[in-house]
Amino acid sequence: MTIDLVAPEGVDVTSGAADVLTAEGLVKKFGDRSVVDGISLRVGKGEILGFLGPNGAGKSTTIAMLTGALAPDEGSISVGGLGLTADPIRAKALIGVVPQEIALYPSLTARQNLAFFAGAYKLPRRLRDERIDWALDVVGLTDRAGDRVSSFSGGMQRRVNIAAALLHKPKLLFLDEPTVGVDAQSRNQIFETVLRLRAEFGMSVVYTSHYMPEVEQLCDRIVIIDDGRVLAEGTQDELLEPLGEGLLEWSLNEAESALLPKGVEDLAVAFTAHGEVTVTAATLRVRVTDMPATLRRVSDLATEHGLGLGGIKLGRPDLESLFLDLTGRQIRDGA
Ligand SMILES: Nc1ncnc2c1ncn2[C@@H]1O[C@H](COP(=O)(O)OP(=O)(O)OP(=O)(O)O)[C@@H](O)[C@H]1O
Repeated sequence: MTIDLVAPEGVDVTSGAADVLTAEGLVKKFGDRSVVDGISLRVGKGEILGFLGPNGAGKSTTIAMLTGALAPDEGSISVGGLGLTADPIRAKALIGVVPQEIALYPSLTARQNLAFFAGAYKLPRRLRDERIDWALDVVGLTDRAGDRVSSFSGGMQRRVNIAAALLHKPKLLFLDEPTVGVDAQSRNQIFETVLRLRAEFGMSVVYTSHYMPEVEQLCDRIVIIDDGRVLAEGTQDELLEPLGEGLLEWSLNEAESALLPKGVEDLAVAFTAHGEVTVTAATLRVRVTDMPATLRRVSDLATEHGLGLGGIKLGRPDLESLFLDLTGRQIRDGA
């Protein structure tokens, strides 16, 4: 069965609320376990929302619900003011989904693949050529339109996949790890595509990625989830503000640890007045409130105990460190 995925002309997501998507209290259980446990989120018009979480946090399950592929056990989702449960066909017509897997016919050209999708999505015939040309242009593949997809790099195939999701000009595009296994040129092109879709059409994007620099570069707002719940939400500045002025990480090697009666724990005591301190194995981390004062302290301690400075890293707070702070895990664990 095919569904009609032509965005309904009558639905104006620019009027009324500025949010193109709102989800309230989403719950999904598999057996007794709530894999998604009360997630609420919104996506503004023209907003690029980073949706992050460690492996198994519940991202895919949440996105499956937001795109209408999986029914929530509890909660509600509205797209462009249309209830995804009450009015699924018209609501889904406002959404484009780019899955991680490449779903193309390798022996067909890029244009033939897109023509196939245009037909499957019941795009009116009069619009097909124009939309295919437009989508190829947006993903930067106009000059390769007549080439077989089997001759494309993984990144180019991903771009054809993105073009397929754009044919009905959705108001909201879901991109699930779009740059995994993608060459640098296609990665840059994907960024350009996202920014152009926002600039020219006010398209909104939900972007999942394990690459923090990408998220920092592209996303206006970020939602971080773990264990099926929202841990933090906001702009980068809002999220990073509580992390203080900077981060000090000091790892002691075995010989250095032996120079201190209680090893790294002694350092933890020495920095308590300098910010929030955490210790993992032989590494001390301090969210620094006054960097010059902390650096003086480092220097004094190193001189006093004969410690080297090789194990010291200083950094500005970034999403990677925020993520570690919130979840206790690196975002790339097991990725
Ligand atoms: N159909 C299912 N039946 C049972 N458990 C499931 C099912 N789908 C997902 N899960 C479990 O739900 C949890 C969340 O999975 P989900 O795929 O949503 O996480 P994720 O954040 O997308 O992870 P990843 O980054 O690894 O893709 C995992 O523990 C997973 O094993």
